[in-house]
Amino acid sequence: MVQIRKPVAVKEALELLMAHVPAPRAETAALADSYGRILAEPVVASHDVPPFHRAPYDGFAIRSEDSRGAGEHCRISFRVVGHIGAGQMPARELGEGEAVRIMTGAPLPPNADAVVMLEQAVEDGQGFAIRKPFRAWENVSLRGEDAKAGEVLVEQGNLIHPGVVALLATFGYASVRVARKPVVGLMTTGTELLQVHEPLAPGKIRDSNGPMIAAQLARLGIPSRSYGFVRDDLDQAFELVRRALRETDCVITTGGVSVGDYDYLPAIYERLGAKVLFNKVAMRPGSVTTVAVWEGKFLFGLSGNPSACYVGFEIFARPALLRMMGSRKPYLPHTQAVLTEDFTKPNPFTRFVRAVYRHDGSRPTVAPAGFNKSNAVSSIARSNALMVLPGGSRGFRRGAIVDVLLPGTEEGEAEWRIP
Ligand SMILES: Nc1nc2c(c(=O)[nH]1)N[C@H]1C(S)=C(S)[C@@H](COP(=O)(O)OP(=O)(O)OC[C@H]3O[C@@H](n4cnc5c(N)ncnc54)[C@H](O)[C@@H]3O)O[C@H]1N2
Ligand code: MOO
Repeated sequence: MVQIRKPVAVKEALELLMAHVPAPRAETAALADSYGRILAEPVVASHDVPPFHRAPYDGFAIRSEDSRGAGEHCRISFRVVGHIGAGQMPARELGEGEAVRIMTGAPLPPNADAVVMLEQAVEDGQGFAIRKPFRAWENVSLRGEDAKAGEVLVEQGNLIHPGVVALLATFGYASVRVARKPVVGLMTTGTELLQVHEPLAPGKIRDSNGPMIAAQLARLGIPSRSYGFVRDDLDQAFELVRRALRETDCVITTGGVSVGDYDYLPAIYERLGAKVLFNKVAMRPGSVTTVAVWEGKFLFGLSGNPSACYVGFEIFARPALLRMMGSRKPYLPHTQAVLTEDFTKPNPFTRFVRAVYRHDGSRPTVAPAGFNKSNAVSSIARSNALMVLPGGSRGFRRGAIVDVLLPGTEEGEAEWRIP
């Protein structure tokens, strides 16, 4: 008998899902392996940066007081009493009228407080002259101007991108605490499915969801383990899901969650004794997205329809997995843009339209990426964004401002605030 399912709002479904996310676990990664991971500890400045007053230019270090009164018609001369290259230490303090030749990155002598750039010096035999006075600390990189000892520079939960790697190296983090990556088991269901290398046959299609989800996971830096195909056989499907659950932290399936004769996932959840958080969401596509929990592990039952599968992953699996990794930004980057063509379909439920987002003109724009059914695969490939149209709205005219989510970028101004 067909089970009548009560749809939950996207916001409600997400809140329920996020409330079940297990606490993040940390591990140690070598600095060289840290790129792309999520920080499980803050990056704290263990010393000032720069650690000493230094020359930002090649030139001469002087005492600014000795330059007082210098002008175009009143040159002041300095005697050069030494040379400091980067990595070297000054030999002594400067006396009155003395200077040292100094290279970019080298520490200033203790009582020097200005640097005359080579271009600002008129050099002669033993020294040079200046034609203007120098203020205290002119042309000096001050100790601690970039970062102060003890300062928290990057909070935990942030992604380690190349700039963060540079900071970790600056402070001597040879290794860093990062979030442990969940291992995700992947399974596709359907007797109609062929593997990528198989020739097309009557009634069959190639599995595109399996490789697509693996790529969506890879985009988050999360490894996946493929458990291949579940044919439309309940016992075999049950055993495979159970094995995957034992061997991984989370299992994602596609297909078999609707109400058809071979949609076995609901029966599998029941046999496992898994708690189904929701199995119908008031959204298009992806209304059949199902999430269940078994012994603290998530089972994501994504739709078999490719566009619905893609959206179900980005809206639900992504934030749950990122939150498991302690991410501070689990939701998709969000922005707004001007719709460049009419979208007249009414939206009884929240609609996520695969779309093309551009910001090459004066204002960011967005347009549907083409064939917009939940079984479409071409529009996912063409899209770089998801346009969010709220449930209950009646169609949008060209020129309307709409919400846009940006999978696969760090570009959005903020995270999506679930309406
Ligand atoms: N009587 C009803 N029928 C359907 C309903 C409903 O409410 N009542 N919901 C529809 C909606 S909405 C969706 S979405 C689909 C969801 O179905 P399933 O998630 O159970 O997926 P399947 O039936 O297995 O497959 C749907 C479709 O997708 C193709 N598919 C499946 N797996 C893959 C794959 N790995 N790669 C590419 N394509 C795949 C499959 O061949 C089907 O065409 O149910 C509606 N029906
Ligand atoms: O879940 Mo279906 O994708 O709404 O089309």
